[in-house]
Amino acid sequence: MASRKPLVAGNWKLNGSLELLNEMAPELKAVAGEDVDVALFVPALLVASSAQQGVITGIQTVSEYESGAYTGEIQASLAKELGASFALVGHSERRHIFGESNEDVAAKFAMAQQQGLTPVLCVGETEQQREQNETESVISAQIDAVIEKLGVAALSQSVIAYEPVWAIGTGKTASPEQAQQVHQFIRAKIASLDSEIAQRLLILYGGSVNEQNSSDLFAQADIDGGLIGGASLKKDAFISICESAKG
Ligand SMILES: O=C[C@H](O)COP(=O)(O)O
Repeated sequence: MASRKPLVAGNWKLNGSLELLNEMAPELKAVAGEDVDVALFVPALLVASSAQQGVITGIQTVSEYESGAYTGEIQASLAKELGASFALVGHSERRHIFGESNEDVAAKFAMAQQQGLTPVLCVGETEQQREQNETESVISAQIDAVIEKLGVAALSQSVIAYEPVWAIGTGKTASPEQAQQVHQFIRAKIASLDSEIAQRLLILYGGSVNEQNSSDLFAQADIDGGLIGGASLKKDAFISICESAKG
């Protein structure tokens, strides 16, 4: 079985500051190492500063367009040039607030990869979809849009983040068992197409992860780290979450 190095990534969303970045960067580099990778998805305007300070850096979204007359869009190639390694695609806030469809997300995934960024594909169901037993079909459709566009091989250079929408920023974390069940489903789904890709694929959990619940979540067989929102803005909490991902 392939061993997977855990990844803990902070997603600052539309929060944070240069001051906070300067304060956190040295500590994040110190906690990262052989046992865990630590990354920060900072607001786009902080990507260069974050990367220059040696933090593994991601951009929170990219345009599906390579370049041209698209005012306000974020160019994947420029994020890469400024030092980003990862790009979030399909975060539920992009899907639900900004109306991104599965096809839009697949196009952004493709552009990120084309420009040398590793896409982190966010998937997850709403509370209503969970109650209607649609969790697996919703997540399947979100992943299938990428597979249909690019083939399963594209997933070998990507990360998946399972983030139940009902757990994001609500304080209602999925239990370790609930999360593991979905992670296992995702890995098995991909294994049915390519078992090696599935074994190597990092699948992160996100949704109200904090320093109290992270160890139990990360101890699950198919949970390879986390995508952390609110708690990634608090230095001590985030460092402690990163520590808890170390085997
Ligand atoms: O990308 C991160 C997630 O949306 C989780 O956010 P949260 O940890 O504040 O619930």
